[in-house]
Amino acid sequence: MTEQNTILLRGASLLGEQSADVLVVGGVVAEIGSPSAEGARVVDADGLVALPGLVDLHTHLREPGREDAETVLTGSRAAAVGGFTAVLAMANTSPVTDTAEAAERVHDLGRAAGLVDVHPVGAVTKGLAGEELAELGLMARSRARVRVFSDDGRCVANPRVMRRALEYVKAFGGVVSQHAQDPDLAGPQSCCHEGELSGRLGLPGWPGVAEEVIVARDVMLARHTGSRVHVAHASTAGTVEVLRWARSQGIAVTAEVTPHHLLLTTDLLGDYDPTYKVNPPLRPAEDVEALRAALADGTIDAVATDHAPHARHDKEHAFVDAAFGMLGLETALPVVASVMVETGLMTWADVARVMSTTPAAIAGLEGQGRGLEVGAPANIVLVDPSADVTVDRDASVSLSRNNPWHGRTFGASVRHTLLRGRPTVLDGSLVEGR
Ligand SMILES: NC(=O)N[C@@H](CC(=O)O)C(=O)O
Repeated sequence: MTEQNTILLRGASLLGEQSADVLVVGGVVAEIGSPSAEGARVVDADGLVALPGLVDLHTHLREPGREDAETVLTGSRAAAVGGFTAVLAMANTSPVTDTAEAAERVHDLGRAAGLVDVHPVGAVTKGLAGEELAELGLMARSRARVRVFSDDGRCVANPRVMRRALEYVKAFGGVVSQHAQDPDLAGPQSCCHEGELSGRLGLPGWPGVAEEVIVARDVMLARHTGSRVHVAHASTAGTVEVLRWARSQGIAVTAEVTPHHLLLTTDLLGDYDPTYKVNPPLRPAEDVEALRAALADGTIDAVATDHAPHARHDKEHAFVDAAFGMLGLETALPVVASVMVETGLMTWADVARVMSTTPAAIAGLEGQGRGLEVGAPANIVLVDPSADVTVDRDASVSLSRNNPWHGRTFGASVRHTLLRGRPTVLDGSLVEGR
């Protein structure tokens, strides 16, 4: 054994429970317990919680097309710093990821960056136009092995197109991730939650029901087709009710919630700060409560960041004109720890489920989500559960600065990230180069 390919994580608390040493040899978890450290590089993990590397079902990496906002490399850096070992890169790039070649390009850029597994999401429809199905089968069979399809940023509004997409992806175990938002109920000018505050601020709002009617329609289409639908960024209590019913019927629906919808509320819009402009919009406290409860009881399966970097010249505008979206990769774990763990709603084992194991299963990623099992690829994150860290948007490794958490203090932080046994982050800092 050489120090190069042998690492001993000493004294980590596995899933926040018993402490043990984890020996990683050649990128694989070789032994858990009290293995010999001989010849190994030792990482002191005393007081740290070990989780399987995080998996993000919903990331915008902006390459190709908007490399001024993020690239596959800079987004991969943000992911690694956030404790992720795999991300799914949304298709709303320019050009759109709607062909096998486009998917392979993103996949290859991810490989070249080498900090996190980058899995391209394929568009459901050509050019995200909502009309003609994209090359779903070719993307699935490509080197990129696409399994998740989404027109995210836009809803697949036409029920006939959605039905066909669900039927198509069933053949290869794929899933359609739907940006649930009825385009007629949520008009083109809508830019925040429709309610008393939007009226007072004079901002065109969109109602929660615009999301809920699509979720309701799609669970019926999933039942009809026997295929799998995934609800991207669930944001309302009504969506949770529909999901609960669908589960009780055994329908194959899964759902994600973002860290920002678990903590931030529509009240933040009082100053018209476009940092808080996001799609779906921040909702009232009642929705936030319902989303937390649904994540805790398993009605919502996963946390996904919807990391949506934007260049200053797209974001720093009057509220109605600014781009939708906020950063999320670097701060997801601290936010979830503060909202769900520090409140007693969830354990660290639950965090591993909703941020790693279940998202890996939804996306069909075999080597992810089980980094603490002997014989599995050592995709592992080590978290300091009693940190005291204040977010500074200028310290971000992302290219963008639209960070809604700037100035907030969190009690947990990512210390080390291992991708197949190779440290990508040590003591909170990136380790680049293989
Ligand atoms: N979530 C966001 O607010 N923005 C997303 C796409 C979208 O509009 O959903 C983006 O690509 O910027």
